[in-house]
Amino acid sequence: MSPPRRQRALPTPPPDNRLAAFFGVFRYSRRALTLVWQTSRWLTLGLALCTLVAGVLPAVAAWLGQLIVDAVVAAMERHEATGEVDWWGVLRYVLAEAGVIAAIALAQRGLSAQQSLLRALLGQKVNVMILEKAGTLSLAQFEDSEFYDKLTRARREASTRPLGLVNKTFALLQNAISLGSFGVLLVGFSPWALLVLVTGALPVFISEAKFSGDAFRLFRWRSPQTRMQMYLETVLAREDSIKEVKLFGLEPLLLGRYRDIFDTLYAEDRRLTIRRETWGFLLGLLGTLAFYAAYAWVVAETVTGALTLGEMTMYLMVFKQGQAALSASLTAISGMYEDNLYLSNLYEYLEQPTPRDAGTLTRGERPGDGIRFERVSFTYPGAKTPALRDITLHLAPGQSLALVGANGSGKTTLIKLLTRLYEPSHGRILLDGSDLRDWDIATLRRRIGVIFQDFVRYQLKVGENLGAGDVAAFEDEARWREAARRGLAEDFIADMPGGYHTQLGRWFKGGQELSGGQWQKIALSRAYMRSGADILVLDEPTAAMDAAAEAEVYAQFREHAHDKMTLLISHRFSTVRAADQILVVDGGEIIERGDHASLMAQNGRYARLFRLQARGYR
Ligand SMILES: Nc1ncnc2c1ncn2[C@@H]1O[C@H](COP(=O)(O)OP(=O)(O)OP(=O)(O)O)[C@@H](O)[C@H]1O
Repeated sequence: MSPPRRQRALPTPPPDNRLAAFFGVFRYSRRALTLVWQTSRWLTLGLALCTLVAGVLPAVAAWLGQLIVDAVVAAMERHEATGEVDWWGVLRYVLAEAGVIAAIALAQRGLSAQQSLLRALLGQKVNVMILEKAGTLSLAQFEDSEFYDKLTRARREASTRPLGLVNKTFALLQNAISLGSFGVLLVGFSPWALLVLVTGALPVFISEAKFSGDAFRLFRWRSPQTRMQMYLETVLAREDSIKEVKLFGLEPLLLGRYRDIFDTLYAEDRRLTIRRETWGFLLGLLGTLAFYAAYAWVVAETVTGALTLGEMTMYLMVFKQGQAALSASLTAISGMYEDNLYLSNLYEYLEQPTPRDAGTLTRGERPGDGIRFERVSFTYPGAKTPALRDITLHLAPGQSLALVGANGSGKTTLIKLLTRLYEPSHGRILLDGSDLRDWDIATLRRRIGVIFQDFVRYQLKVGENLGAGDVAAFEDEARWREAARRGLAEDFIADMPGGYHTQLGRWFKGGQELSGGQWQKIALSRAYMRSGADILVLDEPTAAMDAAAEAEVYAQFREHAHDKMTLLISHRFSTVRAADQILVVDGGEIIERGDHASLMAQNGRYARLFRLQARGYR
């Protein structure tokens, strides 16, 4: 596999837009600062204070350095002339400098301690924001690969970036304060020296900003490949796929694919890193050159007697530290630019429009009318042909309806519309005489108990796997037991080492794996947890169960369902035949409807399939 080279495709903004584009990306700085402030005011204030202290004190230290050297020179002259030594006159400055250096160390420790605490809090806050947002999105958004890329990008990088941005903002402030105070000292020597130092550092800054932009664009383009890598890691290292991977001998093939993706990504990274560092080095030389020119200038002025030895020491220190502070500021600015770019991902994701949930009804217009589909059609987002066409049906309370049809004929899709995971493209669905869209979504979902073909196997306790069916009773043991009894899971749960408190799945210590049929009984019991539900939807609920269990499930079901609306999907005609209404679906359309007897009398598709299956049992 050789994915196309993407490096060359990086678009470059037109020259006149470049500056605007560069400053435009700083728009997230304020939001990141607000986010950090909201995370912890005290830590943010502490950071600001330590930043200020760490910013001002280096200049104070340089100034004290000058006082020390000049005091030493004066003391030496006095000693030569009078033979006396004024120890305190010199040592007090040494003591003061020691104090300043200790204060700088304290401020820096304070900075790093507060940064690491804020990092943890902020990482958690951003992750929670990402997950909370995920909870408000529609199923269609999750099935959209572009959206998934956004989510992956946001999760991978964005939780560390806001703090990075704030740290850099503070580092920039700190260095700017140092620079300002150095500047004050330096202007005493020559304003030109200041200009030389600033000009020397600019080219590195520009190149850093350019390469940060390139790195970000690369990161964005790669998200599909990165996602594929993550997926391959999952397939190769997860217990639910490893069985098949081993049996089919897929490891070398999948690992080869994994390596190929890495090789492509690495080649792109290497090219960018080499270019970035080479340019950084060459342009950095300009800064060094400017620094040494200023150095030579100060030395010359001292030799000719325009500066004292103490002043020379101070200026050299100011130059050295000033240059370090300047390049640190410029690095911070280009880093901020980069963090802003990554944060744009986070906010792009967080600003993803959420589907409107405007419905407020908790009672329908005609209570007791049941479910009606009126000429409902539906096409999946991005699909060319509709998955459902012109579906009309009515299911009254106390009635049961079964859907039969070939794979892919649209049965599950119909249930997804009924549960409002999707909305019809045409037509409408009514519950108790009111459009589903007008119903309060929580009320609607409380009325529906559902078991999907691809139900979730939660790696939680047995009881919690049941409790998931009704969050209000998530920990209610009496309700777990009742649901397990109805879902026929009671017996095997009783045999488990910790009963309802046994951990399920293999991910966590002491976890017990269940058989396919046992998991299905858990899922069925979960649907029964919704005791307030009057609509029961069962999509292939017994496909993995043995024949005796299946017969018992339906006996239970009929007993439980006498006043409810039940919707059943099954490929087994022996279970379908008892339904009040049977719909035969083909290519998204209803082609036959009636009860078992009338459909057999019609002698159409249903009758043919029924006889085919019955013959198989003979
Ligand atoms: N999330 C989706 N996005 C796009 N198309 C989908 C999606 N889910 C299903 N489809 C398509 O919609 C059609 C109907 O699928 P559906 O799952 O409703 O079939 P089904 O009758 O339940 O099949 P089965 O008996 O195999 O469970 C199929 O052609 C399928 O490819």
